[in-house]
Amino acid sequence: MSIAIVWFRRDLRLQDHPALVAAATRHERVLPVYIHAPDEEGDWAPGAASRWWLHHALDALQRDLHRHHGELHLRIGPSLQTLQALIEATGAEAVYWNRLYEPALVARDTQIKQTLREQGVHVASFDAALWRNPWQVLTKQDEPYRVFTPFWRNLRAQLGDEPPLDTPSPLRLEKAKDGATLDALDLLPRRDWADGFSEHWTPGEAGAMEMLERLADDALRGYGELRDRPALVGTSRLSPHLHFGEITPRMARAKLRAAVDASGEEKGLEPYLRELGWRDFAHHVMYHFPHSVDRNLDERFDRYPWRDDDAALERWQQGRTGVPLVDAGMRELWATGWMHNRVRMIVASWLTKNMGQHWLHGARWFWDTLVDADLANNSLGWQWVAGSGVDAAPYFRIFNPVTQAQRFDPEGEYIRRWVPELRDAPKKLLHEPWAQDGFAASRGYPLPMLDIKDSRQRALDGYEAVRNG
Ligand SMILES: Cc1cc2nc3c(=O)[nH]c(=O)nc-3n(C[C@H](O)[C@H](O)[C@H](O)COP(=O)(O)OP(=O)(O)OC[C@H]3O[C@@H](n4cnc5c(N)ncnc54)[C@H](O)[C@@H]3O)c2cc1C
Repeated sequence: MSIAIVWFRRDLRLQDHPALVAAATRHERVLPVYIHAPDEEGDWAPGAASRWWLHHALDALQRDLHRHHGELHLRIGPSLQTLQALIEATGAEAVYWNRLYEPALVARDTQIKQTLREQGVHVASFDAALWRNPWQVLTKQDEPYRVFTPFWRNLRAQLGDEPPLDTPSPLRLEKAKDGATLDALDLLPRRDWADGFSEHWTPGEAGAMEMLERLADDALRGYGELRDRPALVGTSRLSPHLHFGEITPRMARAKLRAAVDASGEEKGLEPYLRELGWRDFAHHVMYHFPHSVDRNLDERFDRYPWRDDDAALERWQQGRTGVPLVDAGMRELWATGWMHNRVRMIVASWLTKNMGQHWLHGARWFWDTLVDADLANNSLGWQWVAGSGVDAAPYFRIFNPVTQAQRFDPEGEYIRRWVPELRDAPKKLLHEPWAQDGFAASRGYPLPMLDIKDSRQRALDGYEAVRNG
């Protein structure tokens, strides 16, 4: 009997899963395997919020496979030796997986592929996480892109209407002995910090499809206009589902296309696809410039006079900077494992520019606390805001958290939600509680840790060091 192993990684779904389709089509039985080997992710092993998500996503996939009379065989690493042991134990003749693009994982997978092939095992890897592999979108000179707009133009022109793949049917699943339990992976945090996450999220493919339905039915129409308003559910909130591969860009596009065709309202679709394009772009940058995950892409920033100050960093992490929009964002992150994109830019700008701290301090905190922590998107986001990355915001464009709040949270709903000390503050003080002597203190809210204007000027002075060498 011919058996193929499907090595699940961050593709925790059954639909649009090319490795699963190949295994089910070419072999009599499929053994679904997940190997827990966080050390193989180098310096970027999943953080605490990601591990919370992973636990529940594996549980959901397990339940989905039970419906097909099988199970997800869990093992604790290392990956190569685990696959070899499973091949030996089951007589599997092939191993299939979908590609990942993080530098440490590309190196690992290349080595595993080569070793298994040398041992006579059939190995194949497939594309599903992105719209296109990073090497399939290049300039006319066959170079990687450094600027989003031409990258997107090229990628957009390549996108056809490829339908997602169906779950193979029938799916004949093989079982193996000596698997680990989900609890043995020890993914859940010991303290109760993440307990509230399940009010906001349902990890797994069904949860992803629910979010997508919501977007298709309702949110997409307003996406172009409302996506910058943090108080509203104006974006898809699909980022953790996309990160863990519970849904693919192809699945999202097909569903949204159908909804748009049915309603006759195109609005929202193109802006949404363009955001997904940023995700492909981030992976493109990480793949072609792998050092960008922990070093300034623009090396001139190695000269920037970053300031280390642990106490200040802690105030930022805890949402006690005294700047309402920054604190609201940091508290949303702590409570839900997610933060709105506009607010991510503002808190990142406050940390790197006003506070003058290295973007990696922020990237590390996000890495541990975001349920959608994604090495490509996170590194690109932080370097973009810091000004040290590809296609970065010009350095002198420093977000002013007060004017941003007035523009994007004009009624202060977002601030009132996440900063209870200011819940009943009059509107004119909500964005600047320091404007009236004694007001902030009377509410138990701190004064701003920095003067906005002075700290902006210091950031600009630091930039002179970058420019002049
Ligand atoms: C400092 C900083 C750090 C960030 N860290 C992460 C991270 O670790 N993981 C992450 O997924 N996103 C990150 N982002 C990008 C963005 O904030 C989130 O993808 C977005 O807020 C997720 O919400 P959504 O799914 O509702 O987005 P939507 O607006 O609905 O967008 C749809 C999808 O497009 C992708 N996307 C949107 N914006 C971007 C972007 N700027 N870069 C790359 N992909 C994007 C995401 O996969 C998202 O789910 C970061 C941005 C900044 C400024």
